[in-house]
Amino acid sequence: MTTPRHAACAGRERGPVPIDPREPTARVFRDLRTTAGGLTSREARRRLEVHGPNDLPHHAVREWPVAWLRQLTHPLALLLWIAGVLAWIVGTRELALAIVAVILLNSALAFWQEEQAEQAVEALGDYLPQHSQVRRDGRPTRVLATELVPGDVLLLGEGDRVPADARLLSGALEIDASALTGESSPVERTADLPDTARRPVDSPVLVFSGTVCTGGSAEAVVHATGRHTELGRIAMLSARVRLAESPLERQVRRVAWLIAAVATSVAAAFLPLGVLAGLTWTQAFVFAIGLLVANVPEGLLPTITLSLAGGVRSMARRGALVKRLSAVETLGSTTVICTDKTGTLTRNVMRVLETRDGVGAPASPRPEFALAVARCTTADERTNSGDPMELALLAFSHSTGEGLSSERRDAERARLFRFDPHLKRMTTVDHLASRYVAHVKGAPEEVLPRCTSARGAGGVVRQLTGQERSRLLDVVNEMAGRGLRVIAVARRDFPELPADRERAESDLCLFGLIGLIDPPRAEVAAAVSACHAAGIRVHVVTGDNGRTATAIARQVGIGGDQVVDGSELDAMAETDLDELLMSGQEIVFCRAAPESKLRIADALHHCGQVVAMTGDGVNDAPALRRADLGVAMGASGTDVAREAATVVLTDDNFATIVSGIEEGRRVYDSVRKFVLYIFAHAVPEVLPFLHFALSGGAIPLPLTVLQILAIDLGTETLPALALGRERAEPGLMDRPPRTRSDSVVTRRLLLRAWGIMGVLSGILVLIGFFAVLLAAGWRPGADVSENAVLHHAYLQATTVTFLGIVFCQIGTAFASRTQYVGLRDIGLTSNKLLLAGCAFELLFAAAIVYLPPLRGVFNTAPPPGWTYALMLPFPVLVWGADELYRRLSRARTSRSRRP
Ligand SMILES: Nc1ncnc2c1ncn2[C@@H]1O[C@H](COP(=O)(O)OP(=O)(O)OP(=O)(O)O)[C@@H](O)[C@H]1O
Repeated sequence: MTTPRHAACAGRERGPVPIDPREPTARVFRDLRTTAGGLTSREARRRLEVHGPNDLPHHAVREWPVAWLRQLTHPLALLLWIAGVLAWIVGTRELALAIVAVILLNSALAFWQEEQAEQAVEALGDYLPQHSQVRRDGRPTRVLATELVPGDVLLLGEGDRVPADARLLSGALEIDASALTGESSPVERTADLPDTARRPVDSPVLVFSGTVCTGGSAEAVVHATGRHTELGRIAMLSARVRLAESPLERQVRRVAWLIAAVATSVAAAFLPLGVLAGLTWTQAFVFAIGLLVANVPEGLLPTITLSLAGGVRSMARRGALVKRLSAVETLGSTTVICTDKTGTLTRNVMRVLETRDGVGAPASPRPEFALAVARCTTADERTNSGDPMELALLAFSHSTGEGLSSERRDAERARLFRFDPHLKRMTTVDHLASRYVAHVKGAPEEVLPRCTSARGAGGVVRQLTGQERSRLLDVVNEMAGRGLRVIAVARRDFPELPADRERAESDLCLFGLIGLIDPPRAEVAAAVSACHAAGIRVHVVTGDNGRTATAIARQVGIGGDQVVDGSELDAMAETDLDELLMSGQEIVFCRAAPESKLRIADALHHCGQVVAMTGDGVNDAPALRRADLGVAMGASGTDVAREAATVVLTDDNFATIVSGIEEGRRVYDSVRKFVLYIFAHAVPEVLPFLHFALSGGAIPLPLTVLQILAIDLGTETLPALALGRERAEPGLMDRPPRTRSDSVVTRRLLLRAWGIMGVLSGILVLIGFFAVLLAAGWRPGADVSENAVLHHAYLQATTVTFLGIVFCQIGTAFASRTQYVGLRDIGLTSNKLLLAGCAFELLFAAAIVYLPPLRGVFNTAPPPGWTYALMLPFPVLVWGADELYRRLSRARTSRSRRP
């Protein structure tokens, strides 16, 4: 008879052989045709062919018609639709059709840009493949998680993401199954518990893909991979990076809306005003449509998304994988970095530099000391896996000729008390001959108080006196002061297995001290000084000794003005911590428990700082989530930390965070640049309409609505995109970070866009327009309609307005390239994309003016040759006016800063 459990699995597609993983292990092995020793590589390769790779489809294919439709019904597009409908109603059908064409084109461009952004973020997964530890050919081997097959024996440990559905064979795990079940508290999974659960997800012997292991270690046999896993079955996406809207995008969206609202109300208000001034209703409507179209910043939002995505791409190339678009921007506004020491500031390549005996005298280690080091570890030198410090200790023990194979070590081990970051020590108990031997290693502050005796010269054991203890502490301080990580090693023998950790770690005999060196990474000092120049403070938060940490911090240029011990931090009141963090000092938080990071992140956040916090362990996850920017170590970090973080460093390097900050600042600046550029055209586009309206039609319309569209959505698009790719201005990292309240659209930006470049461009193009009309003998009120003598001159005049704006916008583009320095400092031709964009802009304008079919559509006529002589200086004038303004305001700022 089939039990309910069987029914739960029966009938579900599980690849070629449907199996019930909750059967006794012998049956599971038989069904999966495997053993506790795992598969052979050949068999695994063959099964990979049959079952396919162990992954889920990256993302549900985006329904492109839906995505495009979203662009077509985007609120700003809706405004253009209204303009189109109005144009149709008042009988200007060509204009209406042109507006529709523009909406279609614009939405296609926006759709393409979003696709690009999506792809940039999607591609990140490829940079950071997940690996898993399995038993293949009887040996522990690291394989790509995508290459796992049913029958593989997985070795799971703390911090691992469970890569496939598996049945536990031995050991016990604490599992965070929230991704699968939504339950936030971790659950226990143990190989030999009776399985009475109704649902497979509640079974104590099963673990599922997508969940993470927050503690313990176990072996498990894989029974389902890829789409056949529970995760695949419920079609959930595991760690899909999301394209959430960033604060920057939100901000710009608000501004775009504000402008659109202003444009609409101005258009509505001018409608009666135009009629009062003597326009016909049709003319007034055309005018209103013009105002609307000129002011709706159509291309702005998709261009920002694309620019952020560009940032994501280039950060990935520099080793920082950003999981959310918004992180690009947050990185740029970072004010404080809280960094780990080992591996981030240092190379994490440890080496034993010196050893002391149990009374602190320099001595080469005795055999039992070297063996104790080899036993008290979980690292595996065969696969070179495990904690780099332990690997260094293993190498050291081998170098003394007293090494021990990992197999023998594991076979003789009776008990393991894992390294605990709170206790800062670990202990193993081995069954040797007829006794049990506990070996303890850890931070001297933790191990020494548990020692009652010590081994001195010649291996003589003696009681530890108070004097000897304080001498030992002096030795530890002296070693730590040289930047060494100091580890104390001790032992105790028991006639039977000690009952608990407390007993195993009491009444110990100190073997000695080991000093390990882990030199700072070469590039960190420069990165730290870049941070200082950029107004960013760096605190170190480490579990290590204060002196060691301060020595390393100082070696790389971090102030280390104050050292705060973990217990001091715990005792500190909130307000004192806030005060300390805001004192402008750089602090070394030493002997810190993982929770301390959360507290520090919280306090900094409370003080209005933008915090980037690094972390690698399971316990770091809450702090990584809480910080504005959680930064996980890709190479050495646990899967849990990587999940929780927003940025993953592929090389674990502190310098990469600084590169990320630089890139974030560049992207933010670029966004400002094209916002400035796009805003600047509004004035020269609106001014001609105002002349027309306020003169009651005595001045003919200097620019047609179609010509506005040709500028906004034709000539201007490529230069705007090119500005989004502008390189960083010199001095980018010499500025203080921007504050949280800083807006992308500032008063200064509006002054430059509208007040300086906009007004000047408006005046210049109107000069051009009137010059052509007046030269042809036009006087206010003269007839310029289709059959009038002056009609051709009128067409030429509007063409000059159109071309004038194009010329002025080239000046604006070059002016927008810099905010803090002159154009000379970055070089006129350094943005090749912009040069190409401007060339396109001119060609497109020339096509509109000289190609007969386009001339008909856009109502243009080739202007007299002398008008080019008039317009040629426009770009230089516009750029020059802005450059002059910036130079003056720079001079004013530096004068006001001078004491
Ligand atoms: N595997 C281990 N076995 C025993 N003791 C250890 C082990 N790893 C670290 N320790 C001790 O615990 C202390 C804290 O280590 P931990 O790994 O928690 O620090 P951390 O915060 O990761 O340090 P860092 O900032 O340098 O990366 C170390 O200084 C060392 O004395």
